[in-house]
Amino acid sequence: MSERFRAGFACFVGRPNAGKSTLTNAIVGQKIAITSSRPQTTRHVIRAVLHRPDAQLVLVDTPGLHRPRTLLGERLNDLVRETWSEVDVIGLCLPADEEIGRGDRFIASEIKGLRAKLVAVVTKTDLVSRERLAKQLLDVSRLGEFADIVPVSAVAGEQVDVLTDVMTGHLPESPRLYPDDMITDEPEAVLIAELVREAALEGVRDELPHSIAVVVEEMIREGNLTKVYAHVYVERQSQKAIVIGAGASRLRDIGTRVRPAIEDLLGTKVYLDLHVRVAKDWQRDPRQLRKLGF
Ligand SMILES: Nc1nc2c(ncn2[C@@H]2O[C@H](COP(=O)(O)OP(=O)(O)OP(=O)(O)O)[C@@H](O)[C@H]2O)c(=O)[nH]1
Repeated sequence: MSERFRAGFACFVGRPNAGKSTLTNAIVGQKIAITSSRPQTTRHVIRAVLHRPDAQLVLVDTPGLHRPRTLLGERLNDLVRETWSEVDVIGLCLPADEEIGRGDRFIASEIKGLRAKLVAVVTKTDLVSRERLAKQLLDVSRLGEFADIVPVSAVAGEQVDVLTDVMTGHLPESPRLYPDDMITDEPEAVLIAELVREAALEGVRDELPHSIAVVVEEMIREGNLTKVYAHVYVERQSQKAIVIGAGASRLRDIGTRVRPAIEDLLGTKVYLDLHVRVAKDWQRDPRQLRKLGF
């Protein structure tokens, strides 16, 4: 085995719900990317860094590629393609418990011919029998030219170490890219905005699938307390009423649910001030999009 240090970038791709965020978290052993049982919650590029004695693996989390219906959709797709062209390894995630479908074939053809090494990752292996898994591995091998195919269960913690060995093995020899103690280079404000957005979407996803954006306007540290002022943007007055709830009950619940996670992240007590505002058609307005960080 080579004694040389390796370092580089990798990302996971795959259709919505393929298990990309959960896998990222299992690899770095900490909740960084936002996971949910619903598609397309990951919007920002969030890097997580895995530090090993022999390698440094920088994971870049991308949103899913989808048919662009709005300006936001187009920007997201550009962002995804830009990321793909910059990484050393791409892990194509294919859930073990679902047939390979059109969406998978589309993504497999999109990542073909890039500079990156392609690794097929068969996720959620805890959900299927060994026979089913064997068949899935065979089907996956027919999907494209992969440097490796690795079955893994992020939830059961099976084969996660094998996957990281395989991925770091494909990185170029390089000195460390980031300091040893860094796990993510996202500003805390973006992570907090994602956490608030996730909490705000809870229970109303069907009504407001892509209509909520969150911006952290201000964070003030006062000793062991951080005051966080955030705006929750919706597109219409009617949506504002939904998010706030009767007698502001929903808004209070959002705060109660998300505060512990923010306290964990910052390591201080948190006072959270949430303000719901209407930004009409923010998904279609370039100025609003820029303001909201897209
Ligand atoms: N049983 C099982 N469930 C898993 C595993 N990995 C992920 N899941 C579940 O699958 C769902 C989707 O996982 P995510 O990690 O959010 O999927 P994603 O690909 O990041 O989804 P998007 O952000 O929508 O693209 C969640 O409910 C996870 O709990 C696994 O190894 N085993």
